[in-house]
Amino acid sequence: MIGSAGRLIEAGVTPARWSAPGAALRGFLLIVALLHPLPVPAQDAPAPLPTIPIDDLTSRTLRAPAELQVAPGSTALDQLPTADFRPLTSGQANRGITGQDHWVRVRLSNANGTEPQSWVLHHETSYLDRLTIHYADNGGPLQRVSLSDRAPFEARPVNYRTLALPHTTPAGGHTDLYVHLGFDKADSLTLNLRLTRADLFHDASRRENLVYGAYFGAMGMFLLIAFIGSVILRESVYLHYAAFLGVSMAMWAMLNGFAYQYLWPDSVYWHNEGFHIVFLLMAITALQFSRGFLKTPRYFPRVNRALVAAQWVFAAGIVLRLAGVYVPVLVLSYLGLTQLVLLSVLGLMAYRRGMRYARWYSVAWLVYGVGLAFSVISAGSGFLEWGMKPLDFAQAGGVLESACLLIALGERLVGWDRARRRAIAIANQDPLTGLGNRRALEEAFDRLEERVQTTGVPVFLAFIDLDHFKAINDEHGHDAGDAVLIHLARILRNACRPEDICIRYGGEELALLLQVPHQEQAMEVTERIRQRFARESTRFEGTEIRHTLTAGIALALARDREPDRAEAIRRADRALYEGKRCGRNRCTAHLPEEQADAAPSLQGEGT
Ligand SMILES: Nc1nc2c(ncn2[C@@H]2O[C@H](COP(=O)(O)OP(=O)(O)OP(=O)(O)O)[C@@H](O)[C@H]2O)c(=O)[nH]1
Repeated sequence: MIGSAGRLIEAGVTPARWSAPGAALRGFLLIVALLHPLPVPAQDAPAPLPTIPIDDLTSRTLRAPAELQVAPGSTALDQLPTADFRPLTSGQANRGITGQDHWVRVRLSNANGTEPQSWVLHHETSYLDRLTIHYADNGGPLQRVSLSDRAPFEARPVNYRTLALPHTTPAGGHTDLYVHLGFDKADSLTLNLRLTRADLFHDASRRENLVYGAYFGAMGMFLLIAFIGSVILRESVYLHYAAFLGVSMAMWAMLNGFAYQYLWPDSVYWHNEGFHIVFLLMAITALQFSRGFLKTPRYFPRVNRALVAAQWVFAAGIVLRLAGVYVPVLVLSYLGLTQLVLLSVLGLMAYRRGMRYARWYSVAWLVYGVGLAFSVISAGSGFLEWGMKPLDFAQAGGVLESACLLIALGERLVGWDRARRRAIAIANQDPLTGLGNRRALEEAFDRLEERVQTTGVPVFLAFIDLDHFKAINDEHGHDAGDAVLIHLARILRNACRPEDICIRYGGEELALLLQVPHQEQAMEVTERIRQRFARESTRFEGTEIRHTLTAGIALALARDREPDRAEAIRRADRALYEGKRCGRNRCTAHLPEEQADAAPSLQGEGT
């Protein structure tokens, strides 16, 4: 190519001259055409270079009047003047997967500019094997700069994540550009050559770094949360999510060109060959995460088998790529990335099977799909300028998707916590009366112990036992006995404050934990219950069952930690026994030994 350009310059054929057809010849042909009715044969004369004024340049994508020529093979520079160039429209810009050579030509005119115009010509996507720019100022000899992402990063004239060339067009002059783009191996090519005023280019580059930095910051935070989750919860699904995030970040770092700029500037191999491997890794980790998250082996065994098979196919793709196979792996990797959208359907299926948290999972893949669709539509329709912008949509979709997946993981955890609490509540509940059981009493003691220490208000324990309950069972049947217990539980609940603890201690024995400043108040509550239970008989299958209860009350928790728990239970039990002994249907408070000796512990005698 250098040879062609050299020959061209030696022969004095500069691009400016190709664009200046002979006016005399044109005039002659016009006269012949007017005089002669026969059609004029096609001209081989070089077309004038299309011109874009750049004297008030900010930033623009090179489009028509810039022209494009697609060559089936390679076109030499000296063939360009007569080559078949067409306007480079947005619709023409996305070339799909191609191995063809592409030329773009244009004249940048600073004819009206009183100052030289410095600009940077850069390609929007980071993956481009060859970007050769031939340029000439004011019709001078053509210069050539070869940029390639197959060269080490430091060989670039500008420290920028994509291929870029800085240049200055003289005041009142112009620069002719012949840009040659292509891949050594076929890949998806976009013709987004962007021309930006030099000072704006550096500002834009700083802004881009901020935006992409925010992306990597957010993803890094998700990754950290996932990693901490995996350590704390010891659940592989968090690790798989972390792996998926890590691979996504690597993929976008590569697509954006940051990986080559900052991570592996010397590794030409990875910058070029790593793309499809990372695409496939992303598909593999996404499926691995999905299988664990939705428990597909258990709930969707057939789907699970398909997912495992897909993972193996993608893994085989990686091996093939490492072995040098290209096009089939390229297609497979694109297929893998686009098919991930289908995971939203799997999420929906899981949601319909009762996995509430699967809805966020489903939304996540839908968002991913929307980002992807945006890219594909803009690539195919010219609806948006193709280049990094649609890719940015896909990337934004990716970060939103990752956030949704994190929410899904959180919701799954909350669901588990709810289920765990429900299980604990069930384990602590008496199924007949709905009151807490003996386990709940132990927990209540623990809770109240703390409250007593902070508030200083003591807690009293009341043991409540039905009188002659055996007789009720014997006379009316066991179900009637159950109805009586349920009736008593309802009275207990109604008489107590929400913070009081009502327990079925066992059999026909119930317990209350009341945090009140004085024993008399505990007695009052228990006495109210006793009276009401004696007053309100239980109706069972048309029969009125009359009943009474006996209660024993003792101090259970005090700030000085006296008595201990077992002693408190013993004391309440002793008071209850005392009540039974004295004729039942009464509330009896436990009194300290010295008072007990002096006075009977009987209180609130039955009515
Ligand atoms: N229906 C019913 N009866 C129960 C339940 N749990 C224990 N019982 C009965 O409660 C009765 C308790 O009888 P006892 O311990 O002799 O006491 P009591 O008849 O109430 O006599 P005192 O306590 O001395 O007044 C037994 O017949 C048990 O079968 C239950 O869940 N439902």
